[in-house]
Amino acid sequence: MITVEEALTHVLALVAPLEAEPAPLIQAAGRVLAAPVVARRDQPPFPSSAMDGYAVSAAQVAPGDRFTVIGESAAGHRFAGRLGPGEAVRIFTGAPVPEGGRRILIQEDVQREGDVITVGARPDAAAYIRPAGGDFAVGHALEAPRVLSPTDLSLIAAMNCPVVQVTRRPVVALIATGDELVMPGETPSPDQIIASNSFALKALFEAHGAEVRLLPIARDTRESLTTVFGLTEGSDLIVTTGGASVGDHDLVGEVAATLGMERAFYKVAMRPGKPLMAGRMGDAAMVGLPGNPVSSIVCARIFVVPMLRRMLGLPHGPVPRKHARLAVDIGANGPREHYMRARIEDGRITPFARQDSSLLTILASANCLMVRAPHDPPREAGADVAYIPFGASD
Ligand SMILES: Nc1nc2c(c(=O)[nH]1)N[C@H]1C(S)=C(S)[C@@H](COP(=O)(O)OP(=O)(O)OC[C@H]3O[C@@H](n4cnc5c(N)ncnc54)[C@H](O)[C@@H]3O)O[C@H]1N2
Ligand code: MOO
Repeated sequence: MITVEEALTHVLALVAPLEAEPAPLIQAAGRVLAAPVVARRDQPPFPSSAMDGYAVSAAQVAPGDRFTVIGESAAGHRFAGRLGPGEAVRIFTGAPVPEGGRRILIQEDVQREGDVITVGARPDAAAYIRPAGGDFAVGHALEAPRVLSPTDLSLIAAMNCPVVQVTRRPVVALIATGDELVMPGETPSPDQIIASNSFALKALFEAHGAEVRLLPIARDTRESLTTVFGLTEGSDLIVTTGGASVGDHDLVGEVAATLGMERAFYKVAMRPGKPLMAGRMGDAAMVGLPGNPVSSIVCARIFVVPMLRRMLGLPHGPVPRKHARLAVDIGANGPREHYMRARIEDGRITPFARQDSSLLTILASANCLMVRAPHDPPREAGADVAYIPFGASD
């Protein structure tokens, strides 16, 4: 059995960064920017008013000062002339400041009678002029790679770039295997259960930028597995769950090998997740996840998400770990690196007592995975331990 670190190195070597493609800005949320976006104009492109009021050429004003209103500058419609001493231009938020304008008197600070305004008792000292290029100037770059956030999209739009280069989404073919599985809503026979793994995996992979094709459940026969593997054409990554262990009906590895899978490894010193396999199959990478629900989800997080990140051109090292203090005493760990479902609260971490890899309720109650090295000795409450956040938003 290889270590988790070795297995991660292997799976990352099975994939390569994907090519870029253009995406209209309106469809670019959450995509990975593949090339820098460079501003085509200054923003604002002209000195503009930050308030509704009057532009004047005086830098300082005093109560009682009077100005004659000679015109108007509205957003989208500038005042064409120039401001001289004693003159004011009615101006609105976002409008170009007329030539010669040095400050904006907000309308609350003046009284207007006809074409004359008089400064009130305590005029605001601020100039309320946004300089040209004050937000960004021509040539300002939003660097790649980055996952495009809602705010990024507005910034790119303001830069006047309607189309961006993004990394193509990795296409993942997802296959659940097992005679015991039926889809939610179907009527299981007394010996059957509901196929649940694919739902977490599809959501997890999509949250990390993949396009997921959910293929039909493959039965525990060579024929059925061969048929469903045949449906993976065009995918970048094939992910199976189940049928990975050593039982008579665990046929995934054998059938994949018959179909040309070049195996990189089988079995990892990890709990849950021991019977993990990976390799190349035709044009795609292939990862065979164990069938136990928690094993499949934890392995997907630890191995498949970094593979997706590599394909997307994002940093893709091991899932970052944090540290916290144990809230309880724990016994020695076994020979496998243990990813324990746990809860961290107020900086103190408590692993659940039940860690069987079939228990989805425990995973749903956890907000992190506490990581223990192989053969880690018993630890007392207060000891420093590593963990990976793994909850609703991870
Ligand atoms: N003699 C040994 N037996 C087992 C070993 C071993 O080393 N020696 N390893 C155990 C470990 S660890 C794991 S993990 C499991 C993994 O086995 P498989 O990958 O072959 O998975 P299955 O046997 O097909 O299923 C395991 C379990 O999970 C349920 N399952 C499968 N797919 C789904 C799904 N899509 N949704 C919900 N539940 C699913 C399945 O019904 C089984 O209960 O092997 C151990 N055995
Ligand atoms: O490794 Mo299995 O995933 O322990 O249940």
